[in-house]
Amino acid sequence: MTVLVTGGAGYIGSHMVLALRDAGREVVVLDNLSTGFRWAVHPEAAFVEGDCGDEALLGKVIREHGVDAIVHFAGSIVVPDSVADPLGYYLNNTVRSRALIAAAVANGVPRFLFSSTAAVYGDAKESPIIEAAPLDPVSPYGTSKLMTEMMLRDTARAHPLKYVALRYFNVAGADPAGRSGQSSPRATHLIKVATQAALGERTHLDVFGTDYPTPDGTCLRDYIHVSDLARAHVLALDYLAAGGESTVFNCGYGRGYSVLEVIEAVKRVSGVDFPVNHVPRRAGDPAALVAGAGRIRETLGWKPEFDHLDTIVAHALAWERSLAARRQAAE
Ligand SMILES: NC(=O)c1ccc[n+]([C@@H]2O[C@H](COP(=O)([O-])OP(=O)(O)OC[C@H]3O[C@@H](n4cnc5c(N)ncnc54)[C@H](O)[C@@H]3O)[C@@H](O)[C@H]2O)c1
Ligand SMILES: O=c1ccn([C@@H]2O[C@H](COP(=O)(O)OP(=O)(O)O[C@H]3O[C@H](CO)[C@H](O)[C@H](O)[C@H]3O)[C@@H](O)[C@H]2O)c(=O)[nH]1
Repeated sequence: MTVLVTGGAGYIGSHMVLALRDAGREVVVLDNLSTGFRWAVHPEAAFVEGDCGDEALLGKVIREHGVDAIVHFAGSIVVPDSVADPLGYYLNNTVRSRALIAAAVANGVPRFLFSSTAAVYGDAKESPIIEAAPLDPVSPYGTSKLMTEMMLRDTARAHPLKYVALRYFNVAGADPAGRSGQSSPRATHLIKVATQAALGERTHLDVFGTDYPTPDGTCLRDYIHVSDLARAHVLALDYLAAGGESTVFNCGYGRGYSVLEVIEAVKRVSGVDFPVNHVPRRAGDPAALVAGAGRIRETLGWKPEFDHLDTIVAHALAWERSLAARRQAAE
């Protein structure tokens, strides 16, 4: 039987395909390559270029490959873009997810994992944030993901489909063996941008806000290594296959690092003291997002392997170096 990975040419999806192949699973990737890369797809995975909203194509792929589980990463991910183009985000993240869920039901696929986000909590009043915390997204991105969670909840009540929604906190790092990493040139994530500054690909790094109610005045985030996250998904598939009930898991380590602590780590690991400017707050950044991470450990027996900021940074830096070498070779 085969796992269908939508968005498997993207950052997190490509690591999921590695984890599935490492576990000996058959995989078919469906990706429209809007932000992903064909070269990022594992050579042993089947690849279909197409849209996860194309129900006819999905039915064909599910039947031809004998798909018995869907892991749904495909989507649009930039929070400020979702504020500027809400309908585009509701189309790509919500409407197309509906088509994928419908194809799963129509073709009798019994298991479904969904990439959700800590953005569903909005400006959380508590820290750490547990799964039962109020859901009140402050961006169309967060709302588009929460609506998909709700569609899954209601569909699983009406049909023989079981699902797990995984709410990721801040995903970072790269495959320890150097097989994949975050490759998008438009990435805005702190660790990615800081490694680019360390390698001289950016002149400096801006710190967005130093007046937050946190110990050093900068935002706290829970950074989770992408390979630990991928392994959590493999365990979630096993959980559903063993008869586990539909549920939601926070994905984080339960510890927050400030922006300044992350920058120090990148400087320490790279040995480069790049320029850092303190600038005003960026719109929409909550002061602290730290996962209450007990449920996933207890239910899945998930034990992170890379719960160490310097390790996450070292892997991200190694991948950034390999991207630079790839670019040089292409010139
Ligand atoms: N990166 C993070 O920190 C983070 C945090 C929380 C949640 N997530 C979620 O994880 C998932 C993967 O994120 P990522 O960081 O790997 O992003 P990414 O942009 O690298 O990957 C998304 C992939 O989906 C593909 N895609 C987009 N729309 C598609 C469509 N309609 N049909 C088929 N393919 C399509 C893209 O080409 C790309 O390969 C997303 O759903 C995102 O919302 C990411
Ligand atoms: O150049 C930068 C980039 C980021 N930051 C700061 O670093 C922190 C982390 O920012 P990221 O952009 O790396 O990540 P976010 O916390 O904004 O968001 C990420 O995690 C969220 C959940 O926690 C959502 O899932 C979202 O999709 C995903 O991009 C924030 O305080 C941000 O202001 C800077 O100071 N300078």
